[in-house]
Amino acid sequence: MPQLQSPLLVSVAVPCPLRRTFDYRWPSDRHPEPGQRVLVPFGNRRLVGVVVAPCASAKVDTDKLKSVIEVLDSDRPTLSPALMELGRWAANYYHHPIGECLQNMLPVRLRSAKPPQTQVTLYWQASTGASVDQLSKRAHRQRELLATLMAANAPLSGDTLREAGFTRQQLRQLAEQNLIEQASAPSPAPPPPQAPLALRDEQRSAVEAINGAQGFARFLLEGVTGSGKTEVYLQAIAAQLEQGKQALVLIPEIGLTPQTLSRVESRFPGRVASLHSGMGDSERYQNWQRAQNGDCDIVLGTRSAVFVDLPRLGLIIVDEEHDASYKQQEGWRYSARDIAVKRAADLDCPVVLASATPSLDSLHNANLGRYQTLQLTRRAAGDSPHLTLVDARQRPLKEGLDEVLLKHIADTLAAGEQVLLFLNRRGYAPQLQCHSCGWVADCHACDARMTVHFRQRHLRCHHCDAIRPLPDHCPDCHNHQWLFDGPGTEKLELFLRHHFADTLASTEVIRIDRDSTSQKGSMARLVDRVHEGKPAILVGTQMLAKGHHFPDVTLVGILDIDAGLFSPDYRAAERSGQLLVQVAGRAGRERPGRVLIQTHCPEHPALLTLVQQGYRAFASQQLSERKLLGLPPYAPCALIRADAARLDQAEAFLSAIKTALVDQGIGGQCIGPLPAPMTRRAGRYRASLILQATRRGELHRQLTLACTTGEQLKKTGGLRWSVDVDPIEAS
Ligand SMILES: Nc1ncnc2c1ncn2[C@@H]1O[C@H](COP(=O)(O)OP(=O)(O)OP(=O)(O)O)[C@@H](O)[C@H]1O
Ligand SMILES: [Zn+2]
Repeated sequence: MPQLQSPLLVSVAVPCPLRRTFDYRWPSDRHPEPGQRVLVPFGNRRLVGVVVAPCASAKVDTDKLKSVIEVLDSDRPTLSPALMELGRWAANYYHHPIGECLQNMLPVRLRSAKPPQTQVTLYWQASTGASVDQLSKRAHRQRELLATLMAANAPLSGDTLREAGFTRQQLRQLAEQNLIEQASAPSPAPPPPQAPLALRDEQRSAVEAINGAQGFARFLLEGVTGSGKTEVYLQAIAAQLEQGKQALVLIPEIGLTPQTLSRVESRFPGRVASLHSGMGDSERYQNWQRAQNGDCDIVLGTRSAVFVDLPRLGLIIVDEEHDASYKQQEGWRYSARDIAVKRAADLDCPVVLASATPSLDSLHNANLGRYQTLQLTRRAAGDSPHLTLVDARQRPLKEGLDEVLLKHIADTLAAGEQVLLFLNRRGYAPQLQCHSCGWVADCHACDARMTVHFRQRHLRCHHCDAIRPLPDHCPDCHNHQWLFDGPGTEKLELFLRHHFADTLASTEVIRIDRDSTSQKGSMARLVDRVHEGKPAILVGTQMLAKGHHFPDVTLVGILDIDAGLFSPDYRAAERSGQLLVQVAGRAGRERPGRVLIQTHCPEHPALLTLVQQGYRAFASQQLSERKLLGLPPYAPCALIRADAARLDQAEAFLSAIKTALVDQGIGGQCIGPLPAPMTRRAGRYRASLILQATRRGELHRQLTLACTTGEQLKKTGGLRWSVDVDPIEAS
């Protein structure tokens, strides 16, 4: 290593809200490398930043520059050159401060300066030739410990021994006498891999197309629910692994797809590292390291796994690519799906976006010829379920259920099969109202009603999570009679238990929503109960909609799709359509199934198209409407959000940005400031500015100016602001 001429300077991306890097003096005689983590002084704090580049000259007098306190990566940089490039691109694309972007790309363990304390579990075994007789007769516990280790047929962990009542000191004493020694963890031999399925024609063409790709290629794997998309990508992955490459599989929130995880693991035993939000930071970090060291062949993970370093990456899969969980909804609002495509382009490898209900964005890209569509038009086993609308207008409803639907439920249960009822509203009832004076329980911090949670006897705001006890009388008129308007999954569950109690003693009612699955492992337990296959009614929210394969569900009832069709947000129709098709797709996966959609708008054109002609026709209709109105994906769009203690403070900030754009004559449209659909949330007032352009370049110019202006503007009322490029929701 050549001796450096001091002072050498580096520019560092520091996690702070400014869209720039900061220069520091370099403290070491080893060359700085981009991607290295460093501890730097920043104001009166010390922060972990990432070296972006050595810099030739500083913007200020070198003597005034502070020095990097410590170089945290001693051997190789945490972020590889490829990831640094991706981070830089993404910071520009999303107009987000690069320091925060790079920090987001690191595993949580590496975001602080403390060296990650990986808990190494020690394993012990008896040394060869050791004998209990070598110990004094009075050392009872030591003799027992040695005997235990000699009797075990594999090394035992310190934890196991401590649970058996032995102490650290006893272990140390035996080790000092060379009677026992440390051993490596016994690794269970992975089970034999499950054999691949014989592919159907459409599946084979899809696998061949992916495997035949030379370099960067984008595929949209569009297959109806249950058509075997997973099998297609499993076999495409197998081909990559044979060539010594690695694969990255992105999936929506893991709690929703335990089956995908186990399917990938059983096909490639011992070769998969998973990364998801249900894991602790330390486990995540270990798997992240396995991937970076090339010790695993497949990474299966949720959104942030798109940033995992995989030195031999040869294929990226984004499963359920339409899923909203790929877009981060706070801080840096990136889309993991879109970053996955960019990453594949950088690496010159294929990327597969898979879905039964592709997003309008991806369909648009396919229409433009950017994506090659691979279609699976038929289910792998059996036929797709039949969809029927149930016109609920002016019909007697029992807790929101039409008699027709109740009759079908009863018949299905009597046939020994399972029913899935979809209601995308958890809790007992969406509002609590006084029967006497009409008082309604509102959230004190949001423009929203409190939801009734009966079992916990409380009211909860689903927007800020505020909780209040369920009042026993009305605070205004002291009346005791309540109206619980509208259904929620909890009310539906209680009603069904009551309604079917006499007729079918063996029927189970299983509720799957965020409340019933809040404990670790509870989702898996509920899903296991479904798989027992007894007659059952599954009641749930969108958690039930995705990725599940319940062989005994033959009837799906959809209770609450109308709201999405009439939402003021133009994206809501797309989401409702996807949700409906996904939920419907849970019916009849192994035997004939049907889907009943209860609605008060049976003549709604979008709903009719969806039911009569399917998702593709529905999506084409939505795309034509968007084109006519000049909305995304035909015109790129971004939102600038601001929130403050008062609405006028948020609006004034956004107006100032708008003025700057208008003054500079920057093209594109700027709409607003508009109060957010839910203006007050968690005590803060929110507004936004919509930027729209005909071309990306134009939008970028708008955003660049908007951001420079925003950073310089004075902020009152604790104003916070953020940029959302390609937003998926208006609020
Ligand atoms: N070639 C095949 N032969 C037999 N069975 C198959 C084949 N391909 C897939 N299957 C089976 O069909 C079922 C549905 O497959 P899979 O879950 O992969 O579909 P999918 O398209 O991913 O569904 P969804 O979009 O609903 O999640 C699974 O039980 C799978 O084992
Ligand atoms: Zn609230």
